[in-house]
Amino acid sequence: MSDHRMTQPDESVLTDELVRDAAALDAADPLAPLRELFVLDGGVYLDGNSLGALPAHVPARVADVVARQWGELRIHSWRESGWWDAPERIGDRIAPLVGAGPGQIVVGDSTSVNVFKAVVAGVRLSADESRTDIVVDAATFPTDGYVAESAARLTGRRIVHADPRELSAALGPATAVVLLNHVDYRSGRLHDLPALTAAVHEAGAIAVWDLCHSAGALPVDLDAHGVDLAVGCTYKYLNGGPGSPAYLYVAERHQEAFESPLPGWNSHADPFAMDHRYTPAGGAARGRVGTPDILSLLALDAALDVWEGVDMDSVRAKSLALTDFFLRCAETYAEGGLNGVDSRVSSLTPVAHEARGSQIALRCAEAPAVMDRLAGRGVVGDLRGPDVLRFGFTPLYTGFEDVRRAAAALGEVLAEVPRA
Ligand SMILES: Cc1ncc(COP(=O)(O)O)c(C=O)c1O
Ligand SMILES: Nc1c(O)cccc1C(=O)C[C@H](N)C(=O)O
Repeated sequence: MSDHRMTQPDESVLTDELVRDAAALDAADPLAPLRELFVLDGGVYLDGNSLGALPAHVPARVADVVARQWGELRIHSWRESGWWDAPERIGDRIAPLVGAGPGQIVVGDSTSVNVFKAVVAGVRLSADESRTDIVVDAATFPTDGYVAESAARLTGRRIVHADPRELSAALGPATAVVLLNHVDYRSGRLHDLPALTAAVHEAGAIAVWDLCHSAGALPVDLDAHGVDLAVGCTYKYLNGGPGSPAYLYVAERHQEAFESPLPGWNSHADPFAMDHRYTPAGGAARGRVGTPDILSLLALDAALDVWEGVDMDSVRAKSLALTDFFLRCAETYAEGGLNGVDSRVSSLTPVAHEARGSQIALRCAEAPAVMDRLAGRGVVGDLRGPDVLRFGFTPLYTGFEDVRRAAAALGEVLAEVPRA
């Protein structure tokens, strides 16, 4: 892009244009009023793909859970405050955000633990000793890879790493389970969930998707695309709070045969019978393990209120507009533009909308110093070492002027930090 800058208009003209366009985009943004629902400061928060911002009403709701439900009702709250059924009830609140019908999602444990449940149960569902392979996204977020390796050792399978873009080469009659990330945590690349799920099924295998970086940022449509099993966290675009519990989706058609490797008493058909023989619960509850983390779970429950009446297609449209605008601003503000021979930064995130999640990852040789200085200017993104600047765009609370200011700050910082 930057190779053509000599023929472009003067820098200040371009900058004025960006200021005007940001204002016009903000004025036309149907999701703009939702920003008021969040606690934000005067900086620019572009790290909602790591920890979502706090919805302003959550502290009072959590205070009620602590002071009244726990403090006054104590043990009665398991029934009277709906604590016992909260994992399935809150799963049903997440369901429409990921295109799942009710009764298929249970909330609890971490994503890592749910990856374990899903991969082992996926091998058991594939029910065929000749299916020896667990295929794992070669660029996966590390925890999925670590857990899948352990699941492979425990089930007597082997791990095969594959680039999701070349998945078909790794698939065949030996494939038991395929574990993929919907959006790559580092590059922000969005993988083609419908086509890849179909390819996995064509090979007779089970598709497990990690939705950490897509749920709440773009439509997922789990049921429509016939996904078998899925997991995701709730502290990124779902704004559930630090360490808020993750979720597990088991498609209804698999629930009867779903065999959890962690069959704790909460997943028993009759937990209070205290039966020494295990009889699994039906439905989503079969994915439970032990006592749910009620305080975090109910903070998440409250946080999900911000989604009332929000349609995921508008979220996706805004997410793409935000990332497009960021790329345009970075092209103007960053020394040498973007992706050119003299550029200080180049985008790892695909330009094509169909291959882009809700973040932009910029490769920059001086990334650690640049991210530090951005933080000093109130622009929060994160560093994925050694050389990636990662910026997440949460459509519910990020505006276009925020995006412009962040890119302008990036330009200033690049001018201060010497080339490596
Ligand atoms: C794609 C992905 N999977 C899993 C995790 C980790 O999940 P947890 O720490 O909740 O187990 C993360 C982020 O932390 C992630 O980005
Ligand atoms: N889960 C996190 C945590 O407990 C501390 C710091 C960061 C995280 C993250 O979520 C990292 C994130 N999954 C990533 O994509 O890099």
